[in-house]
Amino acid sequence: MPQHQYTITLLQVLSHLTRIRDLDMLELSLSAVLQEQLQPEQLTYCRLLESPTGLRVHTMVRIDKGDLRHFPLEEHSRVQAPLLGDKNHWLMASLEHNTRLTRRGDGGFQLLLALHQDQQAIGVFELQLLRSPGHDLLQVVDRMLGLVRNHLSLLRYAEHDSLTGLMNRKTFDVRFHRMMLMGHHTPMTMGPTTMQERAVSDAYWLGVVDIDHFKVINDRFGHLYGDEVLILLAGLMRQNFRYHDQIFRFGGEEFVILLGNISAEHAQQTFERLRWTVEHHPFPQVGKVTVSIGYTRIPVPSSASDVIGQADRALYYAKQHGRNQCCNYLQLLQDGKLNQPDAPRGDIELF
Ligand SMILES: Nc1nc2c(ncn2[C@@H]2O[C@H](COP(=O)(O)OP(=O)(O)OP(=O)(O)O)[C@@H](O)[C@H]2O)c(=O)[nH]1
Repeated sequence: MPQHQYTITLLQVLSHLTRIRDLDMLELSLSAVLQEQLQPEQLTYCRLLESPTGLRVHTMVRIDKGDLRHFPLEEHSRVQAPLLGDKNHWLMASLEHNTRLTRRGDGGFQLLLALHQDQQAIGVFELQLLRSPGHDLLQVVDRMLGLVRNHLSLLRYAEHDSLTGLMNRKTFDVRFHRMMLMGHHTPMTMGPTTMQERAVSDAYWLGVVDIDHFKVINDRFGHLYGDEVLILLAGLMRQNFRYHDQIFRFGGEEFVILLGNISAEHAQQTFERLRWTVEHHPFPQVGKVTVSIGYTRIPVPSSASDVIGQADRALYYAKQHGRNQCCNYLQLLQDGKLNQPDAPRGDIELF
């Protein structure tokens, strides 16, 4: 293909990709673009995820002989992604070089392309090719990924809270909406093992975490120490939850968690573990900090405002009854500690 034709293709692709405002969608579209431009026999995209035990490798996209399968994180809450280690040395090698083309023993080629956000590798594409793509096309792909990297940094800035680095309210709306669209089971995007492993009783959960007497912390120690408490709490939450659970800061000292597919018992244990961890963590200067947590099951379909409203009612109950505790909205209803709400309206709004 002549050079100017590559340039036109590159501009067209970039104008499409930079319109995307969601990381999952961007990875999916990039996979489709690479498939179209390089025509590999097989393409795999792995996201690298930080977890308390180290970097994990989660396969997000696989295209096999033109057949595309997407594995969103939310769908994999019961299957632990493997740690980055010796088994994926090929992946580690690609992190050192942005683009790496090697010849396979059978005469074909393996192309590794690292995807970066804010100087940090967040994922790797692995393409199995019958023949070498050629220098010009490889350069175009390399430039495209360089520009996508800039776009990803802007995307990160727009999706996250600048103080804690957690996702912001706007991102919550997008994620919740997507969770509703996916429903509790999407056979198209799920492997058979995941379908079998999923227990019938499992569900998604939403928790609202609120620091107790935060105003007193600010008043006594100053806003800088208050901010420090927020940052440390965000770190404790990251350690407490699994890498596929989603943590948001809604502003102020209110945090919202979306827990993947687990039973009521596990949801209670998970939120209770966070409450305990915070209570026993020595916060520099401030000392002891506690949180109250209200949580509820997320029915599908449901509206974000209804579900948050339920978790908020459970949180309010926890605050009214001594703070430093976790309350399950449905349990409070069942025990007669909260009144049943009015019957739901017929229409469902997703935002
Ligand atoms: N340091 C700091 N403080 C904040 C931030 N956002 C909100 N706040 C403060 O958080 C405090 C929240 O106070 P309240 O809503 O009265 O709640 P509380 O004192 O935590 O009391 P309870 O929730 O009833 O236990 C206020 O003093 C806000 O000024 C922030 O980004 N940084």
